Amino acid sequence: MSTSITNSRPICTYPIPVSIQSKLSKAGFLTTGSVVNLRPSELSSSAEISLEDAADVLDLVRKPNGLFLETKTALEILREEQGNCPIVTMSQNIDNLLNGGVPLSKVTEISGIAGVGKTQLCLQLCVTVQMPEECGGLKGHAVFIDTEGSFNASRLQDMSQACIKHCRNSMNLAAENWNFASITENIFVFRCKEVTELLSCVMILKEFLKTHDQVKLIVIDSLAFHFRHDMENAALRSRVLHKIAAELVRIAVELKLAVVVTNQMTTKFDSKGQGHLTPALGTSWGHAPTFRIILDWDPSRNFRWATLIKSSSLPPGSAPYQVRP
Ligand SMILES: Nc1ncnc2c1ncn2[C@@H]1O[C@H](COP(=O)(O)OP(=O)(O)OP(=O)(O)O)[C@@H](O)[C@H]1O
Repeated sequence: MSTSITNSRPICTYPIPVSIQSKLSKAGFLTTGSVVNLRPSELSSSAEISLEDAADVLDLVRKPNGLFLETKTALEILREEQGNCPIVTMSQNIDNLLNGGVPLSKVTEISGIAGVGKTQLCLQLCVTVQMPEECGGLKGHAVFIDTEGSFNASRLQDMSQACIKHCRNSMNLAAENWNFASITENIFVFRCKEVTELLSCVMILKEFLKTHDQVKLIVIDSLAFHFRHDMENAALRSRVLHKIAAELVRIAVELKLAVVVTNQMTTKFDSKGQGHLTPALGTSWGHAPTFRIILDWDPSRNFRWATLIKSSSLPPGSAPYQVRP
């Protein structure tokens, strides 16, 4: 494609948020050529947009392959989806609910009240994603982004030992093929103590994954934690959350890996003033995950169940599960 055609491409044909598009247009930036040679600081002050937004716009218009949105045929997508084995959870019921397990190329949200078992499920997935292929695993690695200090290495050890035992017993897997040392070496833990650390961690993930291409699972436990505690400015909160959501979806789709985020519950009041527990982070965030699961727990009966509340391909449903020693 010639430079003159590229430079004359209207800015409005790029996937840039409408609010920024309108400021660019008001400031006279109508084509690629009008912005492509500017510095972020120049674009930011001329168009009265933030430095961060200016940098995003310039990244987009300078991308050699980002000029037009990528297309694939439905057949290609179907073949890709059929070739992707999901990550088993070690709960037959939850796997059935999800048609085999947690899918690759998608963002899956797990919500629930404190103590219901969200972290347990995430740790379990960090182990099962590593199971050898002959045991139904992906032989992949995992990234665990810990915002609450919930990552628990000794619990991981228990789960790993149980999973290794299961593979050896059921598949006659040789001991040297898979062991606890290799499991722990292949889980990369990031500890994010505040929302800015979480944002920068998510934004550098793609770079990290270039040198860790066996990663098949990214966990954020929990996504909600810092947003509920650190951020009172609602507009800023929603912008940062939107940026994280967009990056997570991009990573899941482009790198064909599973992204799992946990979310907390909040009380929402209906028109009659009755309170209902619902996943936190608002309706806008709710569009980002392809699958949304709520974990519930009745401690008096020690009964736990998982409910699939959103999926573009599976019917809603509920299934009991257990957290075992
Ligand atoms: N070794 C274990 N054996 C059996 N059950 C366990 C074991 N360790 C933790 N649990 C159970 O797991 C539950 C805690 O799960 P988890 O830490 O995943 O909760 P959570 O949903 O992530 O909570 P939070 O939102 O507070 O982080 C508790 O009910 C606890 O009894």
